[in-house]
Amino acid sequence: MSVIEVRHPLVRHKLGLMRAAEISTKKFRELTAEVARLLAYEATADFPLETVRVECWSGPTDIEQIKGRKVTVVPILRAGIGMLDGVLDMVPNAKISVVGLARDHETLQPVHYFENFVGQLDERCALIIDPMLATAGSMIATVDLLKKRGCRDIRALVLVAAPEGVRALAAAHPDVRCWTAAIDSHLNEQGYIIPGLGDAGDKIFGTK
Ligand SMILES: O=P(O)(O)OC[C@H]1O[C@H](OP(=O)(O)OP(=O)(O)O)[C@H](O)[C@@H]1O
Ligand SMILES: O=c1cc[nH]c(=O)[nH]1
Ligand SMILES: [Mg+2]
Repeated sequence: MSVIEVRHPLVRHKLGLMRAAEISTKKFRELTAEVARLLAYEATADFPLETVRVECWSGPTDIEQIKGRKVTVVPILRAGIGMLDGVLDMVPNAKISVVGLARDHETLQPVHYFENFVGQLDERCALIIDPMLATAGSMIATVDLLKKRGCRDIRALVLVAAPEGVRALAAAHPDVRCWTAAIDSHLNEQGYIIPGLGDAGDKIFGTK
């Protein structure tokens, strides 16, 4: 299964709060960061550990630490920025790469307008962040860009996914795992997820 719906009660509760029609920008931003933090926790659960010996207060002691893991967090502009602080709380040493994509409202195809990747992508785990996986066009385009630069360990974190997007991402990139707080019902004719969250970028940036 390449899309993993996180069933943790905290995730389900917080995502439920985000669905309120009259939610304030402040509350939506706070909950976006909180759910992002929990998704990052889940998505990093298989990071390998190594044992090292340190000088503890009581003498030499073996401790575990994450083994040589280079991470880049990849927010998809704009809305992905809303998840960035939450994910960085969990992986504070990660480098940040940025991809700018905006969906054309008529065709629903992603239009590429910016990219800035950190180096050594072939050695890094990439955590792509974007609140919404609708048709998955934006996510697939971002994975394409990362793979072209040699990145092999690519993971995605989204708040809400549509079944259409889940299928499209699995077909295009079966090796990419995606953690989501919810797989919703369907896309409407305008390509919005139902019930969804509405326009996540507008809600995070206050541009409704
Ligand atoms: O799965 P898809 O069909 O590609 O749709 C999802 C994309 O649409 C939204 O961004 P949008 O294009 O609205 O840009 P914004 O973040 O600047 O608002 C969302 O944040 C995703 O990036
Ligand atoms: O439901 C959706 C689909 C795409 N982008 C959003 O912000 N919301
Ligand atoms: Mg938007």
